[in-house]
Amino acid sequence: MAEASTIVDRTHPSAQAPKKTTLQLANLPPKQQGFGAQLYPRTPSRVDPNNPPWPAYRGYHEYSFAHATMGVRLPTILGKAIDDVVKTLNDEYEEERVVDLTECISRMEDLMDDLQGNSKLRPIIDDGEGDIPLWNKEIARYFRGKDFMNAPWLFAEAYKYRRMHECFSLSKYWKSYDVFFRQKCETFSRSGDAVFELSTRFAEPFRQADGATVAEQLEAKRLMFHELTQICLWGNSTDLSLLINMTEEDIKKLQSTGGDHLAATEQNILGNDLAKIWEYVSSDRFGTKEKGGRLDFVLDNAGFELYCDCVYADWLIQSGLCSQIRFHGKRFAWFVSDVTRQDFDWLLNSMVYGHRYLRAVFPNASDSDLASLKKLGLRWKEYVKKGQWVYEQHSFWITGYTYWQLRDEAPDLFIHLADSDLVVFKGDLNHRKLTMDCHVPSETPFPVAIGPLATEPGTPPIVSLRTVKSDVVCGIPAGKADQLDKDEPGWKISGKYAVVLLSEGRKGEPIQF
Ligand SMILES: O=P(O)(O)OC[C@@]1(O)O[C@H](CO)[C@@H](O)[C@@H]1O
Repeated sequence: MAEASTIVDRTHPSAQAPKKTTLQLANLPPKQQGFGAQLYPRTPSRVDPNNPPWPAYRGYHEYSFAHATMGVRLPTILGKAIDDVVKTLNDEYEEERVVDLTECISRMEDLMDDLQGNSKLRPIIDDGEGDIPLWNKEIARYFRGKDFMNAPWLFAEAYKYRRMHECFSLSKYWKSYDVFFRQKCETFSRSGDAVFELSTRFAEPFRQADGATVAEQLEAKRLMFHELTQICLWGNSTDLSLLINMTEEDIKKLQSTGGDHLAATEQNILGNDLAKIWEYVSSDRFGTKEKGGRLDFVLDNAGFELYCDCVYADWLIQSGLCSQIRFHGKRFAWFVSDVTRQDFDWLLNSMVYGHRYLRAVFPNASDSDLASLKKLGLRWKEYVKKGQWVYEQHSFWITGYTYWQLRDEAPDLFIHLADSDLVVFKGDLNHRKLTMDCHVPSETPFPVAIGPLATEPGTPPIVSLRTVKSDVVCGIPAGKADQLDKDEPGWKISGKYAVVLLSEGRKGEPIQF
């Protein structure tokens, strides 16, 4: 045991840190000015899910879409989901299954109470899914004691959808029930004009004009790339959760795929890197000399949007630009209309085998329209068979983490994506996850706003194809957001504006963990 006299006396004046230490140094370089432009308010190492680089949007921010979503949209969506399950229940006759489904409805009602009563976020009950540890670790570490309204909107909203899955995953017979499946099929069938407009143009494989020079061929490809990228972009406008108040006419207008309409809508792309993206995908850096590149889609909505993604993916293969497309979807029903494997299979199978169904839902379609859809579907299924199209569903996509945490929380996925030549993130929610859904100044360059996914060694080139449907906006010219705030106060949630943004990444550099 130490002698009493050797114990350090922390109160003695000699134990205090000196007030000021002055160094006499004469050889340091002179002080400079001008640091800090476009730096994060927080250094990346201090960013965490509850502390994005700029302040997060939270449900209690009354001025934001977060408030409207948490207070009105989510309860409405949950209410409709309950209606859907009741419909299924009415068709069921086996007692055990009926009782089991009734319990799912009770859990949904509890969730409704939690949501409307602004309860604290509890851990997700272990239902055997692979994402549980990720969820509960994140809740414990960053959101203990937080409730639906004061947690960052992005997390609280994702959490609500995970809780909705829990209502079913704890059951015996209804584990993979998708409350949105009916709605997703309906959006496809409500989009008849645009569906056949595309199928009749693309059913015949892509061919260059006879006798075209190399330069003409390249220009033809460039133009096609330009238009199809926009079709893929605007296919996202018809998001189901926003369709609640839309007439069929409105939807048709949004989905119009005619050339003139596209030229006009390009003016609504506020941050537009299309030319840069073409420059990259048509260069030697994309893929190898012998074969085209690998492109990954991080998917958003099923139904019409997925169909547009597939039309685009088809052309990317046909044109030789890509040799492989990997589609990343969700493992189970997630935000209202997000793609699951079931949706992906449903689309391809209905196109090929759903003749009777298609006839019923598209009563105005001609035989030739339906045949064009089948031809397209057959080709797409062939891609799947040959491995040119691959569908994947990593657990990370259905967690509450944003993509600022992708590398640390899902290193295997990061390594996998690093092999891609281009990762295309579709839609608003993916954009929110890329940017951590915070008050980033709107003129901030996209690569700055997505942080580590642009700056870490090995990050692949990334594109965000997003129609703007919520508050976060980056990568647009200075002053544009202020002007729109004045002229069109609802511009951030209308889906009328979009961004097509590129981060070049650091592909090929050794990944470090
Ligand atoms: O991701 P998407 O389909 O383009 O848009 C989805 C959306 O309507 O719902 C999300 C969640 O509320 C919001 O990010 C956005 O407003």
